[in-house]
Amino acid sequence: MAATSCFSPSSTFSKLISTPNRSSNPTFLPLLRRANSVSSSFGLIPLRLSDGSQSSVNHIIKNAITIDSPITSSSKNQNGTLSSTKPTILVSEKLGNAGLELLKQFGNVDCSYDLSQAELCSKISQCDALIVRSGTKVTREVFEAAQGRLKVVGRAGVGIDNVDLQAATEFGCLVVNAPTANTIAAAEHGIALLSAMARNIAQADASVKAGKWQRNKYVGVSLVGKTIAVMGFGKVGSEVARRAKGLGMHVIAHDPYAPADRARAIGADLVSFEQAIATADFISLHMPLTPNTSKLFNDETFGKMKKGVRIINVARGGVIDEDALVRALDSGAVAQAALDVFTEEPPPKDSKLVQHENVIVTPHLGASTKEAQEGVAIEIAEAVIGALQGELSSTAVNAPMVPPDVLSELAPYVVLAEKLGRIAVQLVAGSGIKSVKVVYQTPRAPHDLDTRLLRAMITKGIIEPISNSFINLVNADYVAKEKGLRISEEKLLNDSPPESTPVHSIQVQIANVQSKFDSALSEKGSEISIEGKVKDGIPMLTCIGSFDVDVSLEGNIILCRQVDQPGIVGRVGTLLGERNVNVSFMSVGRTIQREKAIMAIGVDEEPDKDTLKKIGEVPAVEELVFLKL
Ligand SMILES: NC(=O)c1ccc[n+]([C@@H]2O[C@H](COP(=O)([O-])OP(=O)(O)OC[C@H]3O[C@@H](n4cnc5c(N)ncnc54)[C@H](O)[C@@H]3O)[C@@H](O)[C@H]2O)c1
Ligand SMILES: O=C(O)[C@H](O)COP(=O)(O)O
Repeated sequence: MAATSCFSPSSTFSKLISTPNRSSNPTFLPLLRRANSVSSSFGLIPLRLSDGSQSSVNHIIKNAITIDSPITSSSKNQNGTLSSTKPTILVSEKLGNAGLELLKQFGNVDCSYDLSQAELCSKISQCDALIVRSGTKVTREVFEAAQGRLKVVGRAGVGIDNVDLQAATEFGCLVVNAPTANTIAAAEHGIALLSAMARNIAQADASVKAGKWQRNKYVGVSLVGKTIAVMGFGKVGSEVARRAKGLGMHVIAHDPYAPADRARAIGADLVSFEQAIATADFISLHMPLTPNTSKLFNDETFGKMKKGVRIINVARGGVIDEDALVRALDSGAVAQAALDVFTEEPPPKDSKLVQHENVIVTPHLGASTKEAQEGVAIEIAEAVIGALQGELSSTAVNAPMVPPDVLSELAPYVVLAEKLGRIAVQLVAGSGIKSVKVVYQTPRAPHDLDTRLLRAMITKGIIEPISNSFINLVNADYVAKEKGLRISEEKLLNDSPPESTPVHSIQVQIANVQSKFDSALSEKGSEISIEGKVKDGIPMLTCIGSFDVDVSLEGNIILCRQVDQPGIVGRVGTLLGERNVNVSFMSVGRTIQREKAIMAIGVDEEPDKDTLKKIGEVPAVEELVFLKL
């Protein structure tokens, strides 16, 4: 659907309450999990459930958003014993043993290396998670082939340029990486290449092995006192800078986003791009491959460099225009290059760049130390397992980060938010929903209340009952936009003490629609308006239109508006009882005594249409609606 199109719930009752078939498509709530402090941030905050039991925040939030089945579920097999359905994790490139062991304890691990794209696409619909390194191209085609089952892609390393993040987001698939464990390995490889290039180690080694003794040919250049420009002063770049300082080099760095104090602490000068390339004797590349950095090093930029500059690349091949580099090497503008990464990997056998006598190469070995590979494997295994369990890794690259403390305090409101969304959409009759306004009453200053999670849950509640989309924190905003649904938020200051609760109430308003339950319209009559609160840890519906109610949001609810008079509760209860529909609670809210009242009836079973019709025919009942929560 185009972004400008209108979001149209079906007018039919049954369609409004139906949920898409997601049996092969269980979603998860990505929650934040700090590396190395796995669940320590969770599980400590007990919440009272409506049945009086207690649960952890983690449990509550996961249940609040899990759609059909948890990813690890139990079911009875033919002989009646319980069997566990473990998630399937496809590992498509070599991963360290420690990580594999962790994965095997949690799921079924399929290590299938060197898959063709077609093989990957055919396997992926059987997999809940995919773990890759830089060699697997996780394209849109892969997400399409997954048919909604793939919930997380784990990149066992830093660069995620081989994963189509846009497609992942559209399909609600979380992408996590392992950004820290190979930093030192990559930096050490950069320094190894720098030294090897400066002293012609690779060429001299080949020459000796070929039976030659060419001491005059392989005279090198010294590093001490030379200027090295570190392009991209992130994790690897700053470690390279630190090591280059140790070699007695003058270190300058260019990075539009790096804080100057980090550079200062290492003794590097942050300079402009032009200054860096114009003054450096060595240029070491450490930026990610993005549309902005693609072929950043080209004929023009090589032309601005100091003649005879030496280039090291352990970042991504695509940041260099490789044909331009060959020209620069041929002309002597660039004296030497040391490359670990290539635009195409492996590069073509006849690559002029690889074969160039002034170029030394390694086959993308930057991260390949035993230590780094074990570290990366553990880092990614933990992130993927966490994601499959409903947590969001702190290394998620396509989902907003919600800090653990924010998560803890918002946990009960997550349930409330989704249910309010579900109720609001079921109150709409016929025409399309274009805009939803959410009003949070909060004792906090607006910037102190992070509502992204709540907004995502309201969106989920609104969209899921009436479409095939499934929503999670990863794709909520994207799907809403795609469906032409505008969600605006307002935070109103409430005078309850700030420490008591982060959110006093949440109101969901849907404007410019007709309601199938007129009493849900606000006093002005222009919008459907419902409000909820969390009371003692339990999500409650507290207001419908202009009626105050106090309804626990569980099971299914029949809402009736009637003329307030004795006997109605009994009559409706009898009708339900006769049809074996169990009532879990009843609550009546009225405006003025003996005038209009709203009765909310919690029911365990879904009453059939005839039962609802009979309730509607009870004298004094003016309108009713059945809501599935
Ligand atoms: N060869 C290997 O095996 C290997 C191993 C690890 C990392 N890498 C690659 O090294 C690169 C850096 O990794 P990292 O872990 O340091 O990532 P990082 O995110 O910590 O650092 C990247 C830095 O590049 C900066 N940057 C972005 N655009 C820039 C631009 N136009 N000009 C200058 N700087 C820019 C960012 O601000 C950031 O500080 C990535 O491309 C990664 O994929 C390669
Ligand atoms: O981005 C990275 O982490 C490195 O390029 C390592 O890639 P690899 O996992 O394929 O060795």
